[in-house]
Amino acid sequence: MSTAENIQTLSLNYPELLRSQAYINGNWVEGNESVAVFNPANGNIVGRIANLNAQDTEAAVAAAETALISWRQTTAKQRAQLLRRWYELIMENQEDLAQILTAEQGKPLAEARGEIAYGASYIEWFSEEAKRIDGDIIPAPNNQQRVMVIKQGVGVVSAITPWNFPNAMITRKAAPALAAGCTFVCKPATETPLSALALCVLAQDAGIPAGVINMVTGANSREIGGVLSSHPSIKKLTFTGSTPVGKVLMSQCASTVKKTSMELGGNAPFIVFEDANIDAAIAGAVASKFRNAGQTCVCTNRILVHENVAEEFTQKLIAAVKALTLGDGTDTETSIGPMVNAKAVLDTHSLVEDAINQGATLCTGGKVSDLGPCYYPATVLANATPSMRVFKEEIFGPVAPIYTFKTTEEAIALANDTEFGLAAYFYTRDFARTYQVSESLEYGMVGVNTGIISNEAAPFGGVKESGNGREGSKYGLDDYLELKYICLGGL
Ligand SMILES: NC(=O)C1=CN([C@@H]2O[C@H](COP(=O)(O)OP(=O)(O)OC[C@H]3O[C@@H](n4cnc5c(N)ncnc54)[C@H](O)[C@@H]3O)[C@@H](O)[C@H]2O)C=CC1
Ligand SMILES: O=C(O)[C@H](O)CS(=O)(=O)O
Repeated sequence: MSTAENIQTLSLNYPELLRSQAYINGNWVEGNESVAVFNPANGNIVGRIANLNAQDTEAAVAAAETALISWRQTTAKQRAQLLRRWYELIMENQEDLAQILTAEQGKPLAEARGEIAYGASYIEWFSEEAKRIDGDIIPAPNNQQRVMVIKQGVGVVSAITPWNFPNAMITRKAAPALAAGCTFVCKPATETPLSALALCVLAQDAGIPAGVINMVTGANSREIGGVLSSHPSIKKLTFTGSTPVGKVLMSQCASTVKKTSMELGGNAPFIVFEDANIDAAIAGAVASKFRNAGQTCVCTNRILVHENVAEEFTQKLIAAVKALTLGDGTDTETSIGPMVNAKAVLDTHSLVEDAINQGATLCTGGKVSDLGPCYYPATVLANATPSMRVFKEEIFGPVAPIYTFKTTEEAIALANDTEFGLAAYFYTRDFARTYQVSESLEYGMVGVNTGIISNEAAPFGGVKESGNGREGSKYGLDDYLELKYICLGGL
């Protein structure tokens, strides 16, 4: 007897945003088979997407290579206007895009709306930066020559993006690529392709020419990624995801010496010094730790509190966490939605069990929820120690382990005791300590007296095994440009 599949219905103002086909060369393309997209809140099927293969990916690369010829001839102003129009259409359709995003990823609608605006802000930003890709004329060491430097787009760019920000992680790459005169072939996460395809609908509506943006969907990540990291026509790969996958992709890019940008895993310390504003630190810790159910690479992963304020901080954090509501992202009361899938819940719970088995105190949460297999409650662990897995590994879930320290030097040493180096946070009101700690932390980004640091004007990226390259800001274009030195002689 066939089992009726539970279909998630969405009431959209623009129903055509919900696509099942991949987007290649301005066409909507079916695959030999399709892959279901599930709603983590209830297991319903939100849609089915084309399950493409290496051959389809090569067709997308060929389309991007053909489109590059005319795209790189467009003026900076033309590219800026097209990006601006794309930005406007995304904001006009913010509610629909948020509904689609929450349905496939699970985050609360308010966070999804925020992601749409955040993702769009990168397109807005690079529509402006597109017109400011300047070169140099450098005084030559002799009178017979002139030294000129121009910047040109690298060419065809490939991208592989994660499920935790299904909209913003694509726009944060596509916007600078297009602004620089590059064309773009992207494989979105298998779990969350619908947001990516909706962005393509609006790119097409904005008038971005066929072949400039291509979206290759499906579950064949290794096969598709193999083409996107080794095809000779692709000059750069930009990746956001886990460090292990990033390392595989970097090694695959070596065969054709591709440029790479890697936004990888994190293990963010959140240091609360004795002189910190504790209530501000609590607000910052909750915002940084529990955004997207703890599934962001810049989420606080280790909370380090000076021993003299540890009890006050712990009790206030427990109270704040107990006020968070776990539930379906479409419920206006929900502050923490489901995790992306049941495996993520089991992985998170195993980290909690390891900590407790090694002596951590479970203060709240820490039990698999009866709401469904993808739900895990906000959890606080006290008396955590560096021997526990939660200290060494990226939790990527709603778990806040608390450690104590005695001195500033000890806090810095604990914070830097990781192979990761993406984001770090600390709270203090001491001016000298602000400089000392900011400059001593081995991270690409440091938040001082704030737990939320991401915006389009800032260079987002990490050091050590959190990756390389920067996204956003005036620096974000550099990764998509090549410098060309032109020597004018015979003068
Ligand atoms: N640094 C940053 O900005 C971010 C880092 N991350 C990290 O990513 C992890 C969680 O996200 P996930 O999507 O589970 O990461 P993941 O690394 O498993 O997957 C990311 C993307 O890579 C694809 N992929 C997986 N294996 C591949 C392969 N062998 N070849 C080609 N593509 C492959 C996936 O389909 C997905 O599209 C966490 O470690 C998190 O810290 C996630 C988001 C942002
Ligand atoms: O993928 C992520 O985790 C994002 O980069 C985090 S943020 O940019 O939304 O802060």
